Amino acid sequence: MTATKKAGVLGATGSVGQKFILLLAEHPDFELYRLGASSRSAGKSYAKAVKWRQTATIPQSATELVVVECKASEFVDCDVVFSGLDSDVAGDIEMEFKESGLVVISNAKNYRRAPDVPLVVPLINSSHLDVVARRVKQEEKQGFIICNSNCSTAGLVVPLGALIAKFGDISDVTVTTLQAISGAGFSPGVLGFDILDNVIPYISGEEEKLEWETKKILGSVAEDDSFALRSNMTVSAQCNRVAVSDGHLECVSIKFATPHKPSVEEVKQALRDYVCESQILGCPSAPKQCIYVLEEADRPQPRLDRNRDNGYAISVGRVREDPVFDFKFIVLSHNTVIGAAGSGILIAETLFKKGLL
Ligand SMILES: NC(=O)C1=CN([C@@H]2O[C@H](COP(=O)(O)OP(=O)(O)OC[C@H]3O[C@@H](n4cnc5c(N)ncnc54)[C@H](OP(=O)(O)O)[C@@H]3O)[C@@H](O)[C@H]2O)C=CC1
Ligand SMILES: N[C@@H](CC(=O)OP(=O)(O)O)C(=O)O
Repeated sequence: MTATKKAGVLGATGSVGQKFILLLAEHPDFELYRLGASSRSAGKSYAKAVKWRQTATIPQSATELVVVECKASEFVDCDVVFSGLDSDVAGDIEMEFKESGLVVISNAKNYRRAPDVPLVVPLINSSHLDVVARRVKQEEKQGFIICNSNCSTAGLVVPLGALIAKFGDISDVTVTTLQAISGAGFSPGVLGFDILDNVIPYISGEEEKLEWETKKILGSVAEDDSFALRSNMTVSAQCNRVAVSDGHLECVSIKFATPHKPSVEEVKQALRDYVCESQILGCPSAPKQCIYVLEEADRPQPRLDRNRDNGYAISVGRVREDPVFDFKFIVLSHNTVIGAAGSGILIAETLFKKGLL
């Protein structure tokens, strides 16, 4: 069956861009139609422009596409544009695309805090996309920007949101991350000499993103379509870079607001039972299971668990009581799939299923 929607990818040669290319190849609803990157890459076939770093080979549907510069005029035929642009350039380019009437789903941080921009992790707060429905009904063919989150935030908010839905407010969260090097991108990315036999206890801006984005994603949508932060939750983050290729591991502790604490088994069952909207809608890329709760004492591990449900699922392990908070557990998510490109695609699939693309 031929795909019905034309997709553009900005930053197509980058770490996230390459994942978009892989995940969109053979997609039932979206056709890889236009690939954008810098002037360094423009004019070349994709196969010649990209330094391909994926284990799978470059999809046939991408190899001969000629890379263009990221100008809205090159993408006017696209029904949706996925952005994996470097944040240094994403701001102006994505705004030009929006003002040209294009729909941009962005991995870049530039507009995540904008009051009129939905910040969405599709496994947990796809309801925030409803503002798009209202806008599309008001003004046909208007452009808009939707952001997905920082890749570590994506792994954190899914179990938090599932537990809030079941047991009520979580007042306090601490998270310590061990983040894969692909999170830093390829240009220039993390230097081998810096990370080999090492851990770098600093990722610029990362802790502030986790601490703030979590509250917008788990917050609410007001009558006027503005987004209210979850005010009764405090998040404290410490972020580290480790010598892992893909997959962000996070050590999480939580404290419930309610004095009536669930048991460890009830927490595990709530995570297992959690079902998200994209599963209900039947989105092609939706994970079979949103959250896998692992019982082995030493799991999840990035190399063994990051590709669960093609990298769209979240793995949680070591759920146990916390003597300082209430509970602690380990979360693993694939930073360039559900943490980036996959989230963008699942957002687009959700909009498509709702007739909004
Ligand atoms: N890596 C990850 O796990 C995640 C990354 N993100 C975010 O996604 C975005 C992309 O990250 P990542 O893929 O890692 O970055 P990379 O550095 O790997 O890729 C950057 C991309 O941007 C393009 N680019 C750079 N300058 C320009 C320009 N002037 N005009 C047009 N295109 C340009 C590059 O093209 P060229 O090759 O021609 O230079 C390349 O395709 C970033 O904003 C990042 O913060 C978000 C979540 C997770
Ligand atoms: N900063 C993350 C990748 C990411 O999500 O970036 P940003 O929040 O700027 O989109 C990392 O280095 O692993």
